[in-house]
Amino acid sequence: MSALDTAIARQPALRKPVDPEALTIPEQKAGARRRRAGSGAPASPGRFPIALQAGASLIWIGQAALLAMAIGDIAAGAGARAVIWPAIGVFVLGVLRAWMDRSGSRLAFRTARHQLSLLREKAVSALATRSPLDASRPSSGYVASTIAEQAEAVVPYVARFEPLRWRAVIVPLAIFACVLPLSWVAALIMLVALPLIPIFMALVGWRAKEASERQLAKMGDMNAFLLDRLRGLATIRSFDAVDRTALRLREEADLLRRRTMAVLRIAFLSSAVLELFSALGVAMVAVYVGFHFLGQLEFGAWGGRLSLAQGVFILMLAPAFFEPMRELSAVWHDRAAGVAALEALEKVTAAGEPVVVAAGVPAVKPDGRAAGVVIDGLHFRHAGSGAAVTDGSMPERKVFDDLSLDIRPGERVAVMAPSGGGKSTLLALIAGLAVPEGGTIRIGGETLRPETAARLRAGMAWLGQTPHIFPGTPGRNVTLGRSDMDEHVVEAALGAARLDSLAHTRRQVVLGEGGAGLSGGEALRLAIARAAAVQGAGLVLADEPTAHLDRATAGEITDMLLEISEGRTLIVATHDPVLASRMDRIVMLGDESADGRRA
Ligand SMILES: Nc1ncnc2c1ncn2[C@@H]1O[C@H](COP(=O)(O)OP(=O)(O)OP(=O)(O)O)[C@@H](O)[C@H]1O
Repeated sequence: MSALDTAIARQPALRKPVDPEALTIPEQKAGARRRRAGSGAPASPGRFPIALQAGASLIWIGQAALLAMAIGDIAAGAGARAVIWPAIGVFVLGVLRAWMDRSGSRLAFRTARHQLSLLREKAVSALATRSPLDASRPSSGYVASTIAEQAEAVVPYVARFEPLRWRAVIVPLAIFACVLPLSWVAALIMLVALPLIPIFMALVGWRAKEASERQLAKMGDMNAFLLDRLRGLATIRSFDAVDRTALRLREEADLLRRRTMAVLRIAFLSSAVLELFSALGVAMVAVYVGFHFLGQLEFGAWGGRLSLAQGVFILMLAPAFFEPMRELSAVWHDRAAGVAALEALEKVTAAGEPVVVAAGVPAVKPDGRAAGVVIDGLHFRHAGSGAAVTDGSMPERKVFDDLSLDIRPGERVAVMAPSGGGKSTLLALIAGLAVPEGGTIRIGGETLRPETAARLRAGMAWLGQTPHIFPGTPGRNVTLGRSDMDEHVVEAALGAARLDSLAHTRRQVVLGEGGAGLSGGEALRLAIARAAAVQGAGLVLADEPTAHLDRATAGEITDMLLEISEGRTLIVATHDPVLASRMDRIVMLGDESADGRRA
């Protein structure tokens, strides 16, 4: 794995693809654009945990029968000995019930966590194979909030809501089947009261889902907003816009609070409605049984009279009949939040513009030989730039139309073009960060294809236009998490970038996010150190390394660049004529024939 700067360092799947499903074969680029990698997400803990939890609830029917029989016997004058066996039975069933409930819940929770891990892995893999040039990639704030925070809502949905949904079907049916042979009136009351609950639940649930989606979307927006403003803190200060930003932040926070309160209001309302209907149902059964015993309501027991045991049995089953529905209502918002989270994850996982990559191809250590680059008949257009042609609103915009270029091994080439001429895009294509529409790119004699991309990339070093500095020491900013990188290599790389004194004085000092605490020149030197640390890289790609630097610093950076690319091929995209003049050759894009070859 090479140090293709942060773009690749942040894409673990390029090193170790996780899920072949989520990875893309560039030859199928058009298909990949359409494919949605995140669909079909599982949302069930499986049959066994559901059966365990439903079974635990059904055991109550047996316990109620034993208790009712014991009460009937005592009322009939039987001694205390008559209740010993029912009591033992109730106890044993109780233990079994507790075990089944606990095991079912634990299993469901574990399955839910596992499923969430898979969904997260899939989302990260899909993002890692999306080209950094893909402008439709979701914002980092949105992705971070979806994968880290919002995705957690999947666990209660799968582990709690799904088992309860089944219990709410199985348990009332079983109880109804037990009560009906004893009293059709009690069964009828239950039958009439129960459907009112899902009807109101559905009515309230629709509103809850909408409110929950709005709240989660707001949370994502808020994260993206915060991240954006934190990144641009220096600009905000320099434009004296701190107060305006704080005001906007307050407004955003207030809107999020109102949306959260709306979700809570609906959740409380749904609980109140459901409690009311289930309480009414239980009360009506109790009233009927009571008046039946008093002889006021003699009908309803299939022409006979209910015995005390039968009446008690019905009374004990009535609350259990409504209980799963009540519990379901209590976790109803889990469903709303879970479904919204699954949809958000699916959006993050959706396929976009891919990088050149194939699943399961390991990167091997490069041999370090200078690699020539031969480009033949290259065609490329950024995603979306051609789509507008169909409605005639925009002219077709091809960045490269039949570009050919031959860079010899060990050659140092400056690629020049006016702004927007495709210099950065060319480097990205050579690095395999985007898939060309046509043509071939050969690096060191090997064609860049999904199967060769990982190997070829391992032999490249990349110097980005605006290197991202992670919070951490200078050394850790060079290793970028590669634990196999030798300490001497890091020292040497920092030395080559004249950063050894900074690294020593700040060995324990943590650099700020985005390079806070470093000058622009030092940040670039750190990027040079990263490139220098790629052992065995035969090709160095540098994208405008001297942009925004003063003449003296630009000269220093140029010297270092030439030093670290000694014995390697160097391709520099630049506007800087001084830097370009120090290369072996200048290639003007759009005018490849007029390449100024130097002695
Ligand atoms: N991610 C992207 N999505 C869509 N279009 C893009 C994207 N990146 C660049 N472009 C477009 O592709 C063209 C080439 O851009 P590129 O960044 O390669 O030019 P450049 O020569 O490096 O420009 P500069 O010197 O200003 O950095 C430009 O028209 C640009 O608008």
